[in-house]
Amino acid sequence: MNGLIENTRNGALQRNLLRKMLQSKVFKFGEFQLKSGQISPIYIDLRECFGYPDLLMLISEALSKLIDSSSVEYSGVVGVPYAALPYASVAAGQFLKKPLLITRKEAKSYGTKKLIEGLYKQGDQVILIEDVVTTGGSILDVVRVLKDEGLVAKDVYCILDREQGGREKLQEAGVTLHSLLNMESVLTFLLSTGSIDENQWNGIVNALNLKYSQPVRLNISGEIEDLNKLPYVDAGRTSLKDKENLTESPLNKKILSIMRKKKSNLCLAIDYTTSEQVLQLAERAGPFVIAIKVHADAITDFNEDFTQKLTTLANDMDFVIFEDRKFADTGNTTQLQLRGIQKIASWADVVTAHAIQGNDSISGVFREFIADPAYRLSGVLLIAQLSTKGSLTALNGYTEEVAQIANENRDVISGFIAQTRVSNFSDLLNWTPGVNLDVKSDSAGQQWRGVDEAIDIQQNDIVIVGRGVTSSNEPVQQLKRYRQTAWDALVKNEPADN
Ligand SMILES: O=C(O)c1cc(=O)[nH]c(=O)n1[C@@H]1O[C@H](COP(=O)(O)O)[C@@H](O)[C@H]1O
Repeated sequence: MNGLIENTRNGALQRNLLRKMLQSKVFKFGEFQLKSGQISPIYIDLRECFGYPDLLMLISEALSKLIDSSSVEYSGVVGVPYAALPYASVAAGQFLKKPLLITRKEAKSYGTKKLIEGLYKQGDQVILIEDVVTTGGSILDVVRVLKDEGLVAKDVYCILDREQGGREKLQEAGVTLHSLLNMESVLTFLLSTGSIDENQWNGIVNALNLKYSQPVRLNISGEIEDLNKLPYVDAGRTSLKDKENLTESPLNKKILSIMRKKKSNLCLAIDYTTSEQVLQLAERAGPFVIAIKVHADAITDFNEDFTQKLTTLANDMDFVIFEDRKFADTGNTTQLQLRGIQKIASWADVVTAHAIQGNDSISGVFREFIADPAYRLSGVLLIAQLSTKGSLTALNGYTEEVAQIANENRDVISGFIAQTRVSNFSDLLNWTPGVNLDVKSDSAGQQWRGVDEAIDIQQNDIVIVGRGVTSSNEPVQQLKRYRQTAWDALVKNEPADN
């Protein structure tokens, strides 16, 4: 029930699922005779859901998130025939990346004569996917077939638990039911969005013999939410001190200590085009920021004198130098570029890299530079999500793959450029651009949002602010404003020792 109001991706998936079901007319209102003979004012026909491709995808994604969050070990996914097969296929193949198994109702009279199709071996633990659970009878039939073949099946995931005794019956047989929705969440959603009134609520509760005493109204809008605006993972908050102890990245050790000392999680993006302008603002910004981000190739008079002055400022004023180079080539080319005309590895503490070229061209290459004391470079941020409208980083699965590369190389990859938290490892820091307290977009595709959304809801750690400061006539005033707002949003959810 609480999932319906949770400010998390799982909560939003649940709400969107109900919104789409409502739009797709899966909930039918009228007078319907149920199997029990009783008359119900509602009929929920989940068999219609896979007729709508977006609903099929949404349900499969939500089931996959439910499966992931239950931390159950399994080697295959079984769809309960027939209605759950589309969801099991999409969930297994697209989201969970696990083998799909199906059970037959009747053994074939020819060929292998198997009752279970797919790849498995005796002793494998599998999970089941079902669409609606009423009594649990069809699930138990499938569990019996699986057991007879030597498979272990102890967990079943369904879209809707009708709360008609199925959960208890399954529990008696040693099977745990995990459901995306139950009748209570469906009725609460319908009532809260004005789709049914209290009379209808009472009628449904009576017809289905449900044991609820009072209808609950929640603050839920009927609007479809943009799932990309929500964290990819619902990671618990970790204090900065704990992150500092936990991190394997030399860059993060330094940054987390600066953050706590300066009480700042602000990175200033100085996209000026002359070295003098950049240095002047860097000097004024020094006391308020933990990092200064530049695009060296946008500075028209870039030279070694500039990098020397910038590194002196950084050392004296305790901030890190961030070159936003976005490397994206083969490992060999990246090595050449790091040492090339701009000698990036010699003056930048941290650089950005895309992940499009794959892990073999990323982690090993940067590890070599980070381990070598001749270079200043001590960390890399992977581009997990871009802030621009229509960015291809939103393509299904891309961000998750980037997070995976970082998860496996936390000594080198110190975090992400992202819009929302993308990894469960809290020591990987989320740096987020696209922040402006006063404006929502520019004319070149940039999308901005406020600090509360970026830090509090989307669970980022560090905000990258550019024109919010650099276009202002009073940059120092803006720096103080962004520093305070971002820091307040960060420490709001943290233990007092920060
Ligand atoms: O890699 C980045 O820093 C970056 C990624 C992204 O998705 N969006 C984004 O705006 N940036 C950079 O962050 C800075 C944002 O500056 P403003 O748009 O002026 O606030 C610019 O330097 C961008 O190049």
